[in-house]
Amino acid sequence: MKMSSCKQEYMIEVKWDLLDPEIISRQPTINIGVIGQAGCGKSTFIKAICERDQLERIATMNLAFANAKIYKCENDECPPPLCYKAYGSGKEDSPLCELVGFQNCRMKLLRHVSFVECPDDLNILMPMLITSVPSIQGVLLIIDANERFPQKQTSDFLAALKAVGLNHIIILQTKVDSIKESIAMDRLEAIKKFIKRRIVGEAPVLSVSAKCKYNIEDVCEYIVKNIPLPQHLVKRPCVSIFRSIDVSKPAPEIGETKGVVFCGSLRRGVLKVNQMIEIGPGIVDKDENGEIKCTPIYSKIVSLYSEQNELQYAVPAGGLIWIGTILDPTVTNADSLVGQVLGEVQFLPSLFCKIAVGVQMLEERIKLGRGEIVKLNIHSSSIVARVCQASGEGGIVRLKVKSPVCMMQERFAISRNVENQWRLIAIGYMRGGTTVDGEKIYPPHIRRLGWNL
Ligand SMILES: Nc1nc2c(ncn2[C@@H]2O[C@H](COP(=O)(O)OP(=O)(O)OP(=O)(O)O)[C@@H](O)[C@H]2O)c(=O)[nH]1
Repeated sequence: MKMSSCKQEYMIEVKWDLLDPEIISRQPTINIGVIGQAGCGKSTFIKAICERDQLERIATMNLAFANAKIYKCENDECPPPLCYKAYGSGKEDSPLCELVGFQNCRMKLLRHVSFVECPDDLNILMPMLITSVPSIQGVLLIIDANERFPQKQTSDFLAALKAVGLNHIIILQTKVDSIKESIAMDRLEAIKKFIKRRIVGEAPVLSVSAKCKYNIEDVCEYIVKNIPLPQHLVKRPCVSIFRSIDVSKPAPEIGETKGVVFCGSLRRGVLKVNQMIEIGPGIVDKDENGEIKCTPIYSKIVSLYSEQNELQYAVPAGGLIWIGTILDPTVTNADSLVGQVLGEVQFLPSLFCKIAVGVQMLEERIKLGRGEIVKLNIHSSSIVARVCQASGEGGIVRLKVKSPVCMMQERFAISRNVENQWRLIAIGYMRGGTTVDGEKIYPPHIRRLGWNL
């Protein structure tokens, strides 16, 4: 790790190299979303490239994860794309090349990737993309070769990716083993033409078969060359909790009780074993006056895992991280802390009860109305809020959240209830707010609005 110093409150002194062999040997440092309509072959492709029988599914988030290491033969004469190869996350760092004629050559680990299988329902996918970018650096858009092309969903997915600013896309025509070569070629040409019209710049279009492991090397080469590594600002650690699991035994004997294990995604910063942590909002309750009271939860990290790899520290953009703690399981019921934020003691983002947000409506003619109830998707949490003030200068809106939310300046999804279904209507950008302690953190342009903050 390289050290440098920074002054801002949320910055700390650690900068890391996302290609450092010591890091990518054990943990992914790049997240790639896998998108496509139901049954197009998303999970089969991820299983093939990650050498996994099953993906790690997070049912509450409609997401599934698996990690792969991508290598390249160190012999320059080994021909591309076959000089590239993907293995599971547990593979050694410099295995021998498998290509005939190069079997004495070592391969170099270039990337450790976390593949995230995304939901195919646009109503779930869009909020997820809005809150996950920039945690997702690129996308594999899967198109089933058996289906006639273009399909409406392909246009919808491309529009969604454009709306959230995800530009690094690789298109995969899958299942090419299951149709005649001439049909596959015709459809491939149709996909290429369509993509050229829809995407500014070139997005590679590749034919693959996950079942026959055909052309996976090509995908590896394009991932290495086309999807850039994330640019992380160096900040205090912040984890979105996806799951909290009590791993204590049914009848633990003294000394045998294990604490709660958290599973989540490290959005920024570095977490270390033995570090003291705080979880916010923690236990949310009402005091004797009926006012909301939040009691943060404190604990210590005793282990960190990325799939089966044990870590001494974890860096962001690394898929799912499992965080073992000494937290007494009786403090929380299973999964009751889902949606909360885990970080360094005293350095969690502020806890807001009212927030001022810049709003980008997805359709111009739609407006938010005063008093309206909306749903906010903020990372792994979903919170109901009421619009207290609408249509401020520059599209600023003020919202009162039903339960306190731990957040920094970030973007999130805003949905409206239409006929008993939450429909995404806007992207929100956090600009300031009032904390549960009554502190008003608003930039000057919001103070100037003259609202009763
Ligand atoms: N012949 C062939 N079949 C494939 C290939 N990839 C996937 N399939 C089959 O396509 C079907 C759907 O594959 P999945 O990987 O479950 O598709 P998915 O997109 O993850 O599906 P959902 O999770 O339901 O959205 C399964 O029966 C797979 O066996 C392939 O490369 N070749």
